[in-house]
Amino acid sequence: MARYDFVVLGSGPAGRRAAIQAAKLGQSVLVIDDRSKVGGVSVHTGTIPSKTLRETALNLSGWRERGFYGRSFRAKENIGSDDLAVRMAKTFDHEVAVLEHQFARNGVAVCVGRGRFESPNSLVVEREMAGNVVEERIEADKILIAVGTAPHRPAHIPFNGKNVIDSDDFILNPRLPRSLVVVGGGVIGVEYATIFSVLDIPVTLIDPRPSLLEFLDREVVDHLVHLMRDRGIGLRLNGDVENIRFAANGDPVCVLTDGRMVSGELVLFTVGRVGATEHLNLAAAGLTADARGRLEVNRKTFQTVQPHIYAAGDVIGFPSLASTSLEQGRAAACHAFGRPTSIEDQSPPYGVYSVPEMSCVGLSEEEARKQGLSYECGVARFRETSRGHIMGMDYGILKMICDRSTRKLLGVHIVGEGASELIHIGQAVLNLGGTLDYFIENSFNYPTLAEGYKIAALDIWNRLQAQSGEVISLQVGSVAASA
Ligand SMILES: Cc1cc2nc3c(=O)[nH]c(=O)nc-3n(C[C@H](O)[C@H](O)[C@H](O)COP(=O)(O)OP(=O)(O)OC[C@H]3O[C@@H](n4cnc5c(N)ncnc54)[C@H](O)[C@@H]3O)c2cc1C
Ligand SMILES: NC(=O)c1ccc[n+]([C@@H]2O[C@H](COP(=O)([O-])OP(=O)(O)OC[C@H]3O[C@@H](n4cnc5c(N)ncnc54)[C@H](O)[C@@H]3O)[C@@H](O)[C@H]2O)c1
Repeated sequence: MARYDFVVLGSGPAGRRAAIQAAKLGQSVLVIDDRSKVGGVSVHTGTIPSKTLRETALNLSGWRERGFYGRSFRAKENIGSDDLAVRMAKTFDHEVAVLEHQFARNGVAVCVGRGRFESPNSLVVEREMAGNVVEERIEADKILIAVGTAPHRPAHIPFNGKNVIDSDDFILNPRLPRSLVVVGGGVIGVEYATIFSVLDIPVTLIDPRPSLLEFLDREVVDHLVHLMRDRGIGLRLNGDVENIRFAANGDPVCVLTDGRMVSGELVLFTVGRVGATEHLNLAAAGLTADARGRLEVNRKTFQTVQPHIYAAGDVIGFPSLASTSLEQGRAAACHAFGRPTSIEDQSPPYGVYSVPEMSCVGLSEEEARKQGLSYECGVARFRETSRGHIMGMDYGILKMICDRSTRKLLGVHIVGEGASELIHIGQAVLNLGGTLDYFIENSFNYPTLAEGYKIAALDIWNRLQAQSGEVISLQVGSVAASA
């Protein structure tokens, strides 16, 4: 029986980062994944293909130029499904090649097959060989479960892989429908709804909640919702799909519990995902998953109740991002091999790749209020920055929240072009305990959208001075809190 120091189930962001980290620490490592190529959901049906689709839609539609040349501007006429598929295939090949090379040069062994526990320290891998299923047994000192998730498919919905599909189905067979109904206004739903609308496809988005993306700052989400409505995206909030009928021409019709009906050529379900733990035979390892297939871990060490078995990535639930999964995987491997980290003490950024994109770090205004903090907010509008003028940008805001007495940065929320990159400036200042003073007392490149930080900081500073009636002196030169 083969034996490894570290066996990783799943080659998505958590698994890949953990495997390479453990190999760098001198351990023998095996990664098992049940897909024919490495990369996990992230590379096959999640982050990478959906962001490639977005980039393709923005480039071919000429979206970024429409502020200048008008809404009818097109970079390419007659965009077709092939345009989407070609670019996705190229990105996929590149991502897989890079990852395979990383594994190879770090001496990480890779096995294609479905793993399951046989005991707390041994696994069985089912592999297909020449049409037969063969089983291989593997022993491991430490194990990481990084098997990710699969789309949640409500039992009463007639998924058929053709015109009622989930987001994995879509990526495996990308196409441009004449009209689209997206069910589920979470991150995936909002991203796809806005991406398809860029391609001039009529979109309706249905969600049972009264508002979208409740974990984000309301002002920022309201800005996005305004832009979505302005582009003609239909929002059916407080809407739960009771069933789906098919019209005489075969198009699906969603019937909502309150009697509303919404039809389109394609219905895309994005109503959350469930942990892929079903086939792991967790009982043999003394583990159990919750009703949504997720595993509980110590959020500092990523150990399950079995100290030598770790879990990381989407299988442990919120925040379920590739970005956080990568770090959780690294933290798990570091802990397993004697190099503990402290990632739980840092505020991670969240990026939503809607059109326009949104990103945030730290507290939203609603959270600051709930915590009873004395705070002040400042807002910069991209259309008031020179870079915004040059880019023809008539939308987008950067909102900053800071503590009124210490001036410590509490949160940054951005909607607009470049939000997912710009956020890292705020993230650095926030996680280093910095204050408003940093943004005011430092020069920024000009013209840039990052100038928005300075504008928002000045907005707060002006308010603070108006409220106190005094000139507030700033602390120059340091990112550290001035209080
Ligand atoms: C449409 C979409 C868009 C997204 N966009 C973003 C984004 O823009 N930014 C972001 O940060 N995150 C994004 N995410 C989330 C991101 O993809 C996930 O957070 C990330 O993939 C989770 O990584 P993971 O390590 O948990 O494993 P996953 O990427 O889920 O991979 C797990 C792998 O394990 C395999 N596996 C499962 N069971 C077994 C088994 N028994 N044996 C062997 N292998 C097994 C699976 O087949 C899979 O290959 C998106 C997700 C989706 C669906
Ligand atoms: N940019 C990113 O970082 C990114 C992008 C895409 C996905 N992801 C991750 O992927 C995961 C899955 O995303 P998701 O959007 O599917 O899940 P989600 O849990 O974020 O959202 C699900 C949405 O579906 C709605 N919903 C639930 N049941 C419904 C029903 N019966 N009918 C209609 N709507 C219903 C919910 O109200 C919710 O708004 C998330 O955890 C997310 O963090 C991240």
